[in-house]
Amino acid sequence: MPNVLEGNLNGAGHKYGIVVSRFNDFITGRLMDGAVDGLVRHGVQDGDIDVLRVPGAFEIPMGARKLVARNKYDGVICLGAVIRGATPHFDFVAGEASKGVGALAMEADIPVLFGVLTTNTIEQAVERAGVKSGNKGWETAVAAIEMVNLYRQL
Ligand SMILES: Nc1c(NC[C@H](O)[C@H](O)[C@H](O)CO)[nH]c(=O)[nH]c1=O
Ligand SMILES: CC(=O)[C@@H](O)COP(=O)(O)O
Repeated sequence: MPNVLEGNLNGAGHKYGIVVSRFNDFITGRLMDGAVDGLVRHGVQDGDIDVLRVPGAFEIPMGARKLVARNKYDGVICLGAVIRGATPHFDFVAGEASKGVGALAMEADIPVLFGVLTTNTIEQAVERAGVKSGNKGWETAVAAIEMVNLYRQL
């Protein structure tokens, strides 16, 4: 039998930092509500969750890096919504957000999770913020709990 290492979904005693961008707040606010709900439903205390607001998705990696540097959290959750417009701007903002969070995640000793929507339309974003296709904030929060518990075994 192989030794399988897998994190469970019990968040009791965990501390989380959430960085959430304000741009497209009507979406990111729902992602944040979903993330907090996902954490609390899995045993995380409200008071063990700190939220850092940044202007846009481009600033998410900067905020997340500062949260990691506080050495206070078991995991950091990044939430944002980049919605395609008429120009190539989308590619740069979404690209830097994912590259920045990815690079940080590889360096940090704690899990850093990516809950940034990158959608072609507002409708796609709405659907992923609690309407039709679940809530990506909630999903990212639950994935964070699993990863924290996995890291504890490694
Ligand atoms: N267009 C979107 C942005 N743009 C703003 C940038 O993220 C950034 O705040 C600005 O360029 C200053 O550095 N941000 C989003 O989160 N979502 C977008 O759709
Ligand atoms: C994702 C974006 O940056 C977007 O909101 C910008 O829209 P546009 O390309 O129409 O300026």
